[in-house]
Amino acid sequence: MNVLAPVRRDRVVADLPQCFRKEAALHTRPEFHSSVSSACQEQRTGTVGFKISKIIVVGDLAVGKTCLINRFCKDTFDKNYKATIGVDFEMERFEVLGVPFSLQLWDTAGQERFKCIASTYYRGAQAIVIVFDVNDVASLDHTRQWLADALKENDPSNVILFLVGSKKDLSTPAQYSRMEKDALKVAQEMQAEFWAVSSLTGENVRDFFFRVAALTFESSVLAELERGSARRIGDAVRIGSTESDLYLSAPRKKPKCCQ
Ligand SMILES: Nc1nc2c(ncn2[C@@H]2O[C@H](COP(=O)(O)OP(=O)(O)OP(=O)(O)O)[C@@H](O)[C@H]2O)c(=O)[nH]1
Ligand SMILES: [Mg+2]
Repeated sequence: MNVLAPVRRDRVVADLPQCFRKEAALHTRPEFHSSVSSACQEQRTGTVGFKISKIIVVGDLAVGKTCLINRFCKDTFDKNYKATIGVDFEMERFEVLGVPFSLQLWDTAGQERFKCIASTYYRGAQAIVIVFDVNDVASLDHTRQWLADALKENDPSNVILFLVGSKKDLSTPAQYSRMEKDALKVAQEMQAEFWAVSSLTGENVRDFFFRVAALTFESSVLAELERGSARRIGDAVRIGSTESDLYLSAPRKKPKCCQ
């Protein structure tokens, strides 16, 4: 991969992509945090533009993790199941508010026998994407365990979480809306942002990854600003106390499911 090549035009994030459901969103602000926008304008984003952010994708076997990544990164869909053995990864380059930003998407195996290999790659994630199949309620139940395992290797106050329901094309609107109620509850309990997608049709796939890129970028810049402000006495970057951001407020409590 040539890191110096310009970012593809369809990977440019100029405005904050919106959440899927406001009931389970990391935040519902219509725009990037103002201190992030001004830091980008003034090119005060520290090392963010040079770093690669790690995103891990976990969940039961055959829920569609690989297909989700392939739909976004390669715009392909394979109807034949080929289990991921251990892990795989894809790199995606974005430009967010004019700053280069790369996501390394780690696609992990859901099969039990590969889990111990996959879990050695969990460490150092900026975001955890937990995938379940919207047509398989057991896979939704298992998301709590997937999260608990991923959080053992990561600092819960420093990662952002997404709960993604896959294979939306296979459910009827009635089945989907019944499942969505349960999924929203799980997402709220985990303090995760909920999305429902179809890798077969592509529904919501691009919007989802743009949201992941934007929120991961935003939290990285805020973390840089906080670190910078700690060094510059009297020049602290204030993060508004009235904001409802989950990842800007007090450190995330351990989700109930992991206690
Ligand atoms: N109809 C439909 N089928 C899907 C969708 N996403 C994945 N599938 C199918 O589900 C099966 C499993 O998909 P994968 O992406 O390989 O599942 P995985 O989660 O990566 O599985 P592991 O690697 O074993 O953990 C394949 O047969 C896919 O074609 C979708 O959005 N719609
Ligand atoms: Mg796979």
